[in-house]
Amino acid sequence: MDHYYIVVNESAGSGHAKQIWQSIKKSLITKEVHFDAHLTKYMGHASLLTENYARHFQPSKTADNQIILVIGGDGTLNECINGIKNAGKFDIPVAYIPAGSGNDFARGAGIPKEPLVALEQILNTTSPKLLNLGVMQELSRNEKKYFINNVGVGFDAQIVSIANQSRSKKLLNKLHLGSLTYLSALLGTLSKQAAFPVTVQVNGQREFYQDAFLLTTSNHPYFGGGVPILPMADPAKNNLDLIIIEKSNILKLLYLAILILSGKHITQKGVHHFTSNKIKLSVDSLEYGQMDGEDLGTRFFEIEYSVLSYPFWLN
Ligand SMILES: Nc1ncnc2c1ncn2[C@@H]1O[C@H](COP(=O)(O)OP(=O)(O)OP(=O)(O)O)[C@@H](O)[C@H]1O
Repeated sequence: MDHYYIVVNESAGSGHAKQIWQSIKKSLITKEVHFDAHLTKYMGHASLLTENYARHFQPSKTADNQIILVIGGDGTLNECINGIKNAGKFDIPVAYIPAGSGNDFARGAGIPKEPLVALEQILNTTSPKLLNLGVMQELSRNEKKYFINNVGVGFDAQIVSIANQSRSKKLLNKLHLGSLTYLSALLGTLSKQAAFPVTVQVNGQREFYQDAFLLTTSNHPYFGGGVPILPMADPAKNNLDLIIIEKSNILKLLYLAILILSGKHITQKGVHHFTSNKIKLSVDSLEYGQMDGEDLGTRFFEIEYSVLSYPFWLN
């Protein structure tokens, strides 16, 4: 029988993940599924749990599958993947039940948003499916990190940073109104984010943009909880997609935001799009960064992106 090593972040989705876990647990017990479950206690714990599990992992001698099942938001899934890759031994198949606020990876990978439907699909899966991870190598830090969604420098990253530091975030999360934190951070950042210069090396071209505003490299179409910023991106395709939006007046930026909903923003003046399995970015002003919705702080960025396939337990 298959065995599931489960990592749950009950605080994901403004605490909604706790109820999701209760209903999943009940269903697993009823179906007599073999599992052991671990609740995360702090930021970074999901990564430690999976790293420790992966270090001591022994492939089953029988035909049984051993699967890591992650229940939480995009941040929890990111931590788990990085934990497994840090252990550097086996790419253990990862199943995922979305229980966060944004759940962009589930949307991009076609995982059902209804937790019990997602669970049913996991239990009916018989072999892993390869999807891509984004790989971010920070050349100045000699550091490699893996992302499931996107890495942003500039506008989106500043929103993440301001929302995370917001004093009202805890209260709004308690009231299950966490997305209001992001809305108010977004409105504040529209005027605060200054233009910055970036050099891009991709597909043998070298491009320079003096007035970048948003710089997002993505593994699938969605960011910010379902906004199809890069509609052509596909985690089953051996490429990442990069969008650069240049700074403009607020009216033009709001117009672009409306166009994003129909995917027509890509061809607009001041919007640049690249697809490749290797992208290099160089930003030498101090800018905010975010990876899968987690704040990277402010720094200069010298990044090389690539892709790597990973076995996900889904069909
Ligand atoms: N027990 C815990 N208490 C508080 N925070 C935790 C705990 N366990 C993990 N965390 C942190 O919770 C944060 C939010 O998790 P996650 O990103 O999975 O959910 P989310 O933000 O609601 O969803 P999404 O990223 O899909 O919008 C992460 O930074 C994670 O490290």
